[in-house]
Amino acid sequence: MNLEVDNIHVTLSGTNIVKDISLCVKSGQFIGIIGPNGCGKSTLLKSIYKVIKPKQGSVFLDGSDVLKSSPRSISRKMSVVGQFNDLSFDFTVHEMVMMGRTPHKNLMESDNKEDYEIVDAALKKVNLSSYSNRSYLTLSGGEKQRAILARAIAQEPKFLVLDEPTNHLDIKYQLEILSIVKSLKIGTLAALHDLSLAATYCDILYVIKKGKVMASGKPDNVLTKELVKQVYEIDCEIYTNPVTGGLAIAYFPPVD
Ligand SMILES: Nc1ncnc2c1ncn2[C@@H]1O[C@H](COP(=O)(O)OP(=O)(O)OP(=O)(O)O)[C@@H](O)[C@H]1O
Repeated sequence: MNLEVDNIHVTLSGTNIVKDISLCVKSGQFIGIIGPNGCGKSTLLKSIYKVIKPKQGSVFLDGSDVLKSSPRSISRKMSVVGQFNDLSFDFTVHEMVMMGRTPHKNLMESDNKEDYEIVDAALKKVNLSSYSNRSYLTLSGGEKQRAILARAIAQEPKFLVLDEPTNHLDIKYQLEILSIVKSLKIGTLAALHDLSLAATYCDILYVIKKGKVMASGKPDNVLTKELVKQVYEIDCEIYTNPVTGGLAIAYFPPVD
């Protein structure tokens, strides 16, 4: 399922936050959005999953006009893992993950055997099977993040949007979450902060500064020390990790 985002402009409280951004995610691709705090990553993603109405532009998911479609019809195809995932009520982890089935059900339709199997499989995938009956609100930040991913997986999406999905996670779970997402083999658009992880997992990166795309392409081509300096205002050295063979970045703290 392909996502086509064209010429998106978002204005909030009179300020232009997203300025003419276009991007494309082909089926099975993992596309990363990187850029400094406040550059507009979340705003762009929210305009794609219909929480914010863009001033201009279009979003098409597999030919369907996302901005003109009902939230329900989009949620049958697209799952979202946002940055802030707190619930106001005390659901169990199982109940919370079962909410991922809602877009596929009619009003008043009860959960069936297949729903239970899908939820159990999703909990297993994120290593939370033994947390099924725990209160969601008592989970740690990292456990909550994995439960939210399980809910997104239970939704059986054809496309996934992730807004900093590795927030709160220790390194094991950062790697695990991104590996799980990659293993789904569906189109994924993710805002990420860690440039090394972005280089490892993403097929294509879009680099944003002040609401504009500064560069895009394969991580090896895009991530240069000049670009990091230009976008993040920090000196670094980029090299090939001798152990993994992947791209590695050494940052130099600013000196007075
Ligand atoms: N409702 C709003 N009204 C005015 N400005 C807003 C509003 N919502 C967000 N902004 C501003 O838009 C800018 C972009 O915010 P956004 O959350 O998209 O950035 P981000 O790149 O996701 O940042 P971070 O990496 O810190 O999560 C920020 O300066 C933010 O303060």
